[in-house]
Amino acid sequence: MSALLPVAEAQRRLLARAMPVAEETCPLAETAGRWAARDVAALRTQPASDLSSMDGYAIRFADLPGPWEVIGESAAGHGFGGGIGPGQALRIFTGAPLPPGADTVLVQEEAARDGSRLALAGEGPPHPGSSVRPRGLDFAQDDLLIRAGEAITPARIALAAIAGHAALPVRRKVRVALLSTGDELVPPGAPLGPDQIPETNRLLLAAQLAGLPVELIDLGILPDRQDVLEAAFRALDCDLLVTTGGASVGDHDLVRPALEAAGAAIDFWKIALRPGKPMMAGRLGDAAVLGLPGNPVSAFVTATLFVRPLVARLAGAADPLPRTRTVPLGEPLPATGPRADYLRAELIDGHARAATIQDSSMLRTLARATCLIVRPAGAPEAKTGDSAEILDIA
Ligand SMILES: Nc1nc2c(c(=O)[nH]1)N[C@H]1C(S)=C(S)[C@@H](COP(=O)(O)OP(=O)(O)OC[C@H]3O[C@@H](n4cnc5c(N)ncnc54)[C@H](O)[C@@H]3O)O[C@H]1N2
Ligand code: MOO
Repeated sequence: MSALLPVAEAQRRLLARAMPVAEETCPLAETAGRWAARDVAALRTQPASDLSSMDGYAIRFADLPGPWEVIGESAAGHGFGGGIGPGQALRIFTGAPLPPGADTVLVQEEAARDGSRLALAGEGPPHPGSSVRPRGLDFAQDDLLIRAGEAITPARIALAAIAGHAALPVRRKVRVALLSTGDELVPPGAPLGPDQIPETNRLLLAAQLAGLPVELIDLGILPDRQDVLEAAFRALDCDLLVTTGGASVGDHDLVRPALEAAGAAIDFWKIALRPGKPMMAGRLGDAAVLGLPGNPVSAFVTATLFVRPLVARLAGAADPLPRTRTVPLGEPLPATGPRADYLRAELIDGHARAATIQDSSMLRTLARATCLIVRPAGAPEAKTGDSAEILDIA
């Protein structure tokens, strides 16, 4: 048997081989959760002119301590249209353009006005430029604002809008086909015959992919029959095929032979990971293929570590791997074996505590867990209070 591939190496190989899907231009309102396909530069300077950041009076700092004559008004969207000279001031509002000649804003709380006469009624602005947003404070035209491969976050959508964009270059949605295999599997809610169980993994995976830019193709539940699986694989039309079940070494584990019969090239199979060891990765025509183990928790963990990052990479993400963080352990943990352990755990008062039984069939334990404790392969025993790496899952 070939050696088990370390998780990081498997992730590296998987992502290195993944080519992002084609580019498209997407209206800003539809870009949330996607990744920039190209660098995005500013089409304009922001602010385009010096603006007031407060409601008050535009003045010349040199004229302090006043008094001034108010000669007009500048509001956001309605500039004054002229400048001010010595001893003159302009009523001004937040976001309004500063008139030529003015360099400072006196906030209205520190001003006393009587008709067109304005006097200082407080300490006044501390320095020239007080309460003024100078032209280009945020960015200048042609500045690089979003790099290719960066996530389009809510803030970046707003940034692109104020930079003059109505749409952004992203990748089209990733077409992900999902398929479960197993003679025992019946759609949820359907009557169960002897030895049958409700099927969980297509729902689980679809929900895990819900936040990603995907178009799901449901290939259903297929029986443990190589000819049926092979026919489904031959008819494939997607960017990524994700199967669950039939990935191991039993007589009814037929995903690999069916994939190979359909012409797939298997890149790797079996990872130093618990749960999730028998995951396989390969290619079938233009599509990437991930064959996940059938145990629901194994499917969940491999989807977290491999499917989601691969979908993100196909969607153009430069940095698609999930981030871990470090917390203290709330109880001791035994040494790990040759596989990295991803333990279903809860954070209690900031301390991670693993569930007592870590069987990869146990969905109730998974559903209670808020994180996975990541224990590297070959890690020694850990004591209460030792630092542990966790991956948040809820
Ligand atoms: N002799 C060996 N046996 C097993 C090994 C091994 O190395 N040598 N590996 C074990 C590990 S680790 C895992 S994980 C499982 C994975 O096996 P398969 O991918 O072949 O999964 P199945 O046998 O098809 O199913 C396992 C288990 O999960 C249930 N299942 C499957 N699909 C679904 C689904 N869509 N919804 C709900 N439940 C599902 C299935 O009924 C089985 O109980 O293999 C070990 N065996
Ligand atoms: O790796 Mo299996 O995925 O232990 O349950």
